[in-house]
Amino acid sequence: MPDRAAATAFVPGHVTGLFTVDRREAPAETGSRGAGLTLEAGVEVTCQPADRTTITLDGAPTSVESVSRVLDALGVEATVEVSTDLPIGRGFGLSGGMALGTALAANEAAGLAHTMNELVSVAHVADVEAGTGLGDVVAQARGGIVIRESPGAPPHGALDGIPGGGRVEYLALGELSTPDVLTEHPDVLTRAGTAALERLQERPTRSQFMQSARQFTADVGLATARVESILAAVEETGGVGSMAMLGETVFGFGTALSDAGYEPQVTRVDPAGARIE
Ligand SMILES: Nc1ncnc2c1ncn2[C@@H]1O[C@H](COP(=O)(O)OP(=O)(O)OP(=O)(O)O)[C@@H](O)[C@H]1O
Ligand SMILES: CC(C)(CO)[C@@H](O)C(=O)[O-]
Repeated sequence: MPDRAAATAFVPGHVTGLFTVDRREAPAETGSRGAGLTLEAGVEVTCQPADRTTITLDGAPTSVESVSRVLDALGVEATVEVSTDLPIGRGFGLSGGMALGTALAANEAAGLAHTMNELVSVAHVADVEAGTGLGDVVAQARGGIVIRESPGAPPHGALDGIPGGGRVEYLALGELSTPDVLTEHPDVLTRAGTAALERLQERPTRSQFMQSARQFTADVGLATARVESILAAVEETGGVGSMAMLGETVFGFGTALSDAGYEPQVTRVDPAGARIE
């Protein structure tokens, strides 16, 4: 039998700075309002139709519920190879990124004819149903600094963006379980997220994004002592850092973290969003 075609997609990482939890009956309408940065660091997903689905992450066999759900929804069995320069489970939206990358690459490799909106919707629903994300997929599809004005996949959600991009620094310290936080604290998150988003919409700039994200971090009380001490050190140098939702991760624009004496990882805002390579 001839080799079946393979296709590769790139999806930017997504750091959420502030968000709400907006549950609806339909998963496509469920999601979050909020804002975040998509990153040039991200995930590359290669799909090749196969008799049986297998998933590897940086070469190691694994299982990713959002990815399996995407393949089931598309009716495709495939070999899925994921590679990433970002750490998983630390607030970079990789479950959504892997789901969206699988949707794009499987559509291409299997010769399906779905539109971008349809594939974003399939990946969003998969991430929501897996419990691992609410707003990452729609932001990752768009690229840039993304404001989620209303929740859900296309055609339900509405997005806007803050113009510009630039250097982003981060320190990824540890994991936080997205499903646990979302089920334990939905009301606190939504109250703080709504207030932070309102302030950002009054003045949609990069600097206000960081201020709103920092206020959100303070209001929701998820920062560990390690995160708090880095944020305080950054503030002492006149900078602003915040916590990546949902991971024990600190991020900032420009040289915010290195100015405070840390040795962060460095990336940039991704201008383009998810794409077939
Ligand atoms: N080696 C691994 N380490 C952690 N999770 C893994 C691994 N391999 C597969 N997974 C799966 O990947 C998914 C990671 O989702 P999770 O929401 O925790 O992380 P994330 O998307 O990177 O971060 P966040 O949603 O906080 O931005 C889970 O479904 C988990 O089961
Ligand atoms: C819930 C969430 C913070 C998990 O990464 C993200 O999906 C978001 O911003 O909705």
